[in-house]
Amino acid sequence: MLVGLVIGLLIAYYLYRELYGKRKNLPPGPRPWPVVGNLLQLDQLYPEKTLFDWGKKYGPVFTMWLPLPMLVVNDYDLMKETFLRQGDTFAGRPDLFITRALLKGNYGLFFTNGKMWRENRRFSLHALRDFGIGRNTLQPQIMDQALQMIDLLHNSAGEPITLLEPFTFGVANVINVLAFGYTWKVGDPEMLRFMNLFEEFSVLFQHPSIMLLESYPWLRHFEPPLPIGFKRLNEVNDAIYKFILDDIEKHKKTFNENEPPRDYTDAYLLEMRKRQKEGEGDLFTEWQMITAIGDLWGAGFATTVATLRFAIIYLLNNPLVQQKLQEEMDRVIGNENELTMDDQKRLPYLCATIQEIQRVANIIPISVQHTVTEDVVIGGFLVPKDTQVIAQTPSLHIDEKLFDEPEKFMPERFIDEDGHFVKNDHVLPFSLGKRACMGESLARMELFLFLGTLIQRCDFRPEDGVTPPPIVIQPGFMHSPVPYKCIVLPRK
Ligand code: HEM
Repeated sequence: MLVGLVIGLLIAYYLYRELYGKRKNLPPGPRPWPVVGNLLQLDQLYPEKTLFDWGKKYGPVFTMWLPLPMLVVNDYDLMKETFLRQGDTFAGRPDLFITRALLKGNYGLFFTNGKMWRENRRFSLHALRDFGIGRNTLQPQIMDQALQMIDLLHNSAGEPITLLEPFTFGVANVINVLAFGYTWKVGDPEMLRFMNLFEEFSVLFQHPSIMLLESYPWLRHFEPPLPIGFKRLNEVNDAIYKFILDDIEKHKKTFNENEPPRDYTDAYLLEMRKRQKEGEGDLFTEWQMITAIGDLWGAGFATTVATLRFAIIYLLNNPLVQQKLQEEMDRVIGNENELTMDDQKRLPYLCATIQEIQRVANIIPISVQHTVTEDVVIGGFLVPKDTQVIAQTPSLHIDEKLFDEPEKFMPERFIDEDGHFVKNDHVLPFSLGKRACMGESLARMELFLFLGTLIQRCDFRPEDGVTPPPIVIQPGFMHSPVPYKCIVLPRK
């Protein structure tokens, strides 16, 4: 009897704490379920739609539990007031179990914090700029990859193909040339091994059980029998870092600190030596370099490939858009000349199409978590330091108040009466504020040069010539289309 009463009281206390106690000082939001929070209430394919609906119900800032509490800023003006105007306060990253486990602490570029993050981000942006990002000197290397991509596509000789291999090849080589100064040849077994590791990492990392580990890290001790994937995730992660370390070791043998750096690895080695002399060696260590290069790969590879694959599936489903793009390309560039970044002004329809693809594809459906670095008021609520908060930019992309018929793919919405491209402030695929994507300029170069060259030199048709593949999303943290096939014909 007494034991029953005690158990009853414990359960009542647990439910009170889960359902009310933890929430009482935070902005309102959907009621979390015990253990899993709001995880199971999210639309499994389009979680951004659930967040958008919750925003309508609970206001410009609300709390959701995944299963840790996270504040969602769902309104453009509030995003500007917080993430932009108070950039430093909103530039923290959470201290997560999973990153501590995989990165052996908060290292790299993505999940690091404070001085380590600021100095490494600043250094990396400078280094990448020196290698041509945002200055167009990287252009010949991207174009070289674009033309090899076209060869691969033309070699398909009208047979149905998935676009995964050529797109992976081109995008991976651009990152590799920046990080390590060399490119892979088609079919290189080392490249295939690296790409397979990345693919496996992405599948394991996106499994919902990994999210549960965040609140219940002890669950990892029950694998097996629990199918969490944590052990394999660690193995794959170690194999990726080993790969990067091997390249760094090769660099060390040929590195000459009196010569200009050949790539990001050289630049980092140089910076490490400089900082060691200045007594700041702990900010630029070998492990920090490995994890930073891992983050350039992790953040820059799958995102760009997924966007390109979305681009083509949208064109297959909207043949008139493909036709208009080809007409613009033929009129402005012709079919022999190579595209350059300076052509952006002369290709408004291509620019509008890229912006529209990034809006509809919404490839990061739930924005990446930040934390607040001090107590702060958000939308009238006092929020304590270290609370997780996201600027839910994907909600803007599907808001009918900002975009007429947002579910429709219409590049024309970004062309003004005079036929000029209009950059829209509400399309924010790279997020905003101090933590916004570090590779935005590179990604924009790749999307413009790759997609433009694809349009110029290829005609994309449905597999049977008539029925376009349905646009179906693979569930996960990152949207990408499920593999589809199409026919690629050379354009004369
Ligand atoms: C279409 C392609 C891409 C998209 C849509 C994209 C989007 C994003 C987003 C949404 C974030 C999180 C921003 C935040 O936390 O507020 C991010 C961060 C980041 N991205 Fe990208 N990204 C792309 C390509 C790239 C490329 C090509 C690179 C570099 C090679 C890159 C490197 C990074 C890094 C290092 C961060 C972490 C920045 C930090 O925490 O300071 N991204 N990206």
